[in-house]
Amino acid sequence: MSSTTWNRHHVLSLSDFTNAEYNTVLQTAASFMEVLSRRTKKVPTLQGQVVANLFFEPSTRTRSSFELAAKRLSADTLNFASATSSITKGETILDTAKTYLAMGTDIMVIRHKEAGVPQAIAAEMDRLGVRVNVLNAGDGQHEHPSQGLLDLFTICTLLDADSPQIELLKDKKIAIVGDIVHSRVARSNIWSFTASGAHVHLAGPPTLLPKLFANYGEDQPGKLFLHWELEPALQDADFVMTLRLQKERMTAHLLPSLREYHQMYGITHSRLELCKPEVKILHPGPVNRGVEISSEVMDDPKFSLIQNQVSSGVAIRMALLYLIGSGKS
Ligand SMILES: N[C@@H](CC(=O)O)C(=O)O
Ligand SMILES: NC(=O)OP(=O)(O)O
Repeated sequence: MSSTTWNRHHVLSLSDFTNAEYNTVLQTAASFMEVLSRRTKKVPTLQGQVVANLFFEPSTRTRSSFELAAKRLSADTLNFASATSSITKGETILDTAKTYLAMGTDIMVIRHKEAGVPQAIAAEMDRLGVRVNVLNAGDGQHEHPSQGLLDLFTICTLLDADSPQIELLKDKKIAIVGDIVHSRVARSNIWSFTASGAHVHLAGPPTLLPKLFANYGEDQPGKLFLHWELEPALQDADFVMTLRLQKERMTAHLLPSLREYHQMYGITHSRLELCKPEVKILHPGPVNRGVEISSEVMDDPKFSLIQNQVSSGVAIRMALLYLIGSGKS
């Protein structure tokens, strides 16, 4: 496993990732994909270490895949869900993290509905001088770095399964469609896709795609384009990332109706005719079928990479746990 270009203690954002770091993660994940294809899918790398999944917001795939990834690396896992925890009795987030620290946790995987919580916990661990690593599993509408990395990995392995590298995306056209403003996935995707030199086209209604997004990725090799109509984003696209409407983060009435939204921005077979014939569709999940994407496209193996994304998630999370955790044992 290559870890020569890895000095990162926490993974909180993709905004300052270098291409060498992206490639280290991609190549490490590719090695773990190979491990996951074996009959015995376990390696002893993190034996004796404790990985705590601290999820203060609901999750299906991120929490389960971090847990499986940790188990495949032979770590011990602790799972926390705030609804059934002592948070309900008034314990603070930092006191919760310190409780897990006192149990000997080595790596904390944190999701919270407020942006900045994983960063705050990482800062507290650093202040205490302990060697705990923090992985951001989604903080508010800020970032979802492991999702951004698994999306990158899914695309790069499609282009070159043996040697996935970020440079493979150079000059590809990638559309990101839907509720951009509330999406932490979109923000992490924008960082990695523009770093690759891809042309990234954002599309959504003006209420969900404010002009300020034009400033994203200004210094990156790839260029970013904004569209309030879907068609120019889909035209000749190589990849389309469609996003769920993040209703839990909408504080105002931002859309006419779900039906109208689907008519204007929903990904359907007829709309895909605008894209390159070999276009592939991604979605981080969970999907609201018939809203951001039709059921037919979602289930169409010719176009949909959604299940590949979930499988890639285990390998990417193994890579992240390995890269930040393997220096300790
Ligand atoms: N699961 C992703 C996307 C979504 O919920 O729509 C996230 O937690 O950000
Ligand atoms: N993609 C993603 O983060 O899914 P979950 O919210 O189910 O973890």
